[in-house]
Amino acid sequence: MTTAPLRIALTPGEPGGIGPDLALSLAQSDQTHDIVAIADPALLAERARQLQMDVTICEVSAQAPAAPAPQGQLNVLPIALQAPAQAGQLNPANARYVLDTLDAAIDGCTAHHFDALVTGPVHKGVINEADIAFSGHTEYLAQRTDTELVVMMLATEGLRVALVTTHLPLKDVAAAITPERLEAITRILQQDMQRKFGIAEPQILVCGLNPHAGEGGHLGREEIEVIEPVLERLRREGFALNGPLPADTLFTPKYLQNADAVLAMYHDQGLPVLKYKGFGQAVNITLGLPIIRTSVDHGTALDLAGSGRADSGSLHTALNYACNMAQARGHLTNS
Ligand SMILES: NC(=O)C1=CN([C@@H]2O[C@H](COP(=O)(O)OP(=O)(O)OC[C@H]3O[C@@H](n4cnc5c(N)ncnc54)[C@H](O)[C@@H]3O)[C@@H](O)[C@H]2O)C=CC1
Ligand SMILES: NCC(=O)COP(=O)(O)O
Repeated sequence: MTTAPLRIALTPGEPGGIGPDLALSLAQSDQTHDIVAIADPALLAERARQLQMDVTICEVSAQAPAAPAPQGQLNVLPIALQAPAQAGQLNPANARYVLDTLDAAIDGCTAHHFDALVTGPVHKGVINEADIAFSGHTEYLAQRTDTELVVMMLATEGLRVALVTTHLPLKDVAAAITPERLEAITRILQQDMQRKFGIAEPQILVCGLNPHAGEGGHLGREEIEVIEPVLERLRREGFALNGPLPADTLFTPKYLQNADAVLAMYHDQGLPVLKYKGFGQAVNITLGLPIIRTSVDHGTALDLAGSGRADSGSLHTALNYACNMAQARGHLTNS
């Protein structure tokens, strides 16, 4: 069965990082779908020259029909840099440019000019240095789409990890895990596992917050006072939730073999395990958004920008997930 080509917005992100290199690498083969890089064409042309890649930059408009690029061509929706960009170097003057590319992509998705958004890595620090409060795409997308709450989930072969809290200092994590937040996050995870991944009764493992899941209250009381009551309430509605489990032993085959997703309490509880298993082949998905958004699993890798040594595995995973999710959504809409 052949399906109509999709149109996917790709934001290469930080212009000094590896995002432009990865976008250009797509021109190494014919595309099945129309992947439109939202970026400065001159930046891409200069990076292609640096990488000794022969790529034709084809400027397109937001509203153009889907036209997959042949080998050697990259379709680009032009957004101008604010200042010259060099591989490996950050410049706060381009923070606005990075957000402009994201805004164009989000607007294009909400106007249905694009079927999904795939983001390359941005540098959170340099955007803040430009006096723009920014903690990550996840939070920015929620704000820009008027979505109260979204969930960050990373996935690789055999493991999905969703997070109750995302980009905040460790000292603020415990207070952020309120019953309301935990319940709402768990509901979004359950719903998107059903709707986006077709899993009718998702089996979800839930981490405790404290070592040994609080050791019966002797190493912290959040499990007793917050996590267990929420899980119990949701179990009564039919949610298949196992936890709160000690995070150090939850990530073992005995538990993972029958699980569809793990719900971790904070960023560095869940993501190091995910990245140990699948760094370079994993995808970051924002659940709960009105648009489809996936992303690479890595950062800006300034040390590799312009070197030709950046691995595009995660970009391909992110594109595959975005296309599959967009096709599944189209299928649901048409049925
Ligand atoms: N999706 C996003 O926008 C993300 C952005 N970041 C941002 O990236 C910046 C740098 O973060 P780091 O912690 O240094 O992580 P990083 O992922 O940029 O780099 C960590 C290590 O992995 C290597 N690496 C990363 N991507 C690679 C690739 N595609 N191929 C080969 N090697 C690769 C780098 O060379 C470095 O040694 C930070 O500002 C962070 O906020 C981090 C993660 C995700
Ligand atoms: N560690 C994942 C990460 O930082 C990506 O965050 P986001 O920019 O996708 O919100």
